[in-house]
Amino acid sequence: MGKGIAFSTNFDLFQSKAASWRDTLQMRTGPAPPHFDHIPEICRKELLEWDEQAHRLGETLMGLLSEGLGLEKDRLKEMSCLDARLMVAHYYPYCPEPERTVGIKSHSDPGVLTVLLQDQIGGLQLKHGEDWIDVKPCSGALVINIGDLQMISNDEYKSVEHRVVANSFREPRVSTAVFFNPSKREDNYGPLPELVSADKPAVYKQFTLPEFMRQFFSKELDGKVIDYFKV
Ligand SMILES: O=C(O)CCC(=O)C(=O)O
Ligand SMILES: [Fe+2]
Repeated sequence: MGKGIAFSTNFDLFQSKAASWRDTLQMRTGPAPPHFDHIPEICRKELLEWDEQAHRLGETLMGLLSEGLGLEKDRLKEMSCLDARLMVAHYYPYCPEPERTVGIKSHSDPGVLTVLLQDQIGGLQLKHGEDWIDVKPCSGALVINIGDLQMISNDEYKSVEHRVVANSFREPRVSTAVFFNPSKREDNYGPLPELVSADKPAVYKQFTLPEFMRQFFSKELDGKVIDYFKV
């Protein structure tokens, strides 16, 4: 990711039980966009346009999330939560033995907020109790995920565990997600002081973003990492 853009597949290949049936183009779009020439020409215009639109939507959503916590509209924005953005474009080819693996394993997104667009093939599921519920494709609709950095809300918002089953259809599945993260890598994050009181003590410790990401990548993609940060 040195140039801000990379093709990848299975970052946890040597830790996981089966390879996920997926390839990914990922691009860091904020705080600084990658060098124009490094973005594949075939989708350059589209990726930059999508980032701009998702950024605008992210700002609206972040304002609503702040207000939902009883905070000023710009509280999360001022913490730089819109600034570090990663866009992924996933390609899930037809899998001839879909019962043997998945497209993407169970996880919750590591950031504050995710704006996701899936195509008509389907396969995205979210965990509700012990059950997996289909997130049925709906033309023109976006899926908005709360990420693990909801820890700053002191559990007022909860990240959602999700996965994508292996694609059993004869045509590829495509999705794209923009993850919003804070950009201040040296700052401490944890439950916001306004959300901590004697009645509601901090559920999580303070941590820096590198500490959080180290934990996220320390194991195979499977379930949530936030328990590690519990007080
Ligand atoms: O492809 C999808 O619908 C979901 C992708 C996803 O969960 C992710 O990139 O974190
Ligand atoms: Fe995800």
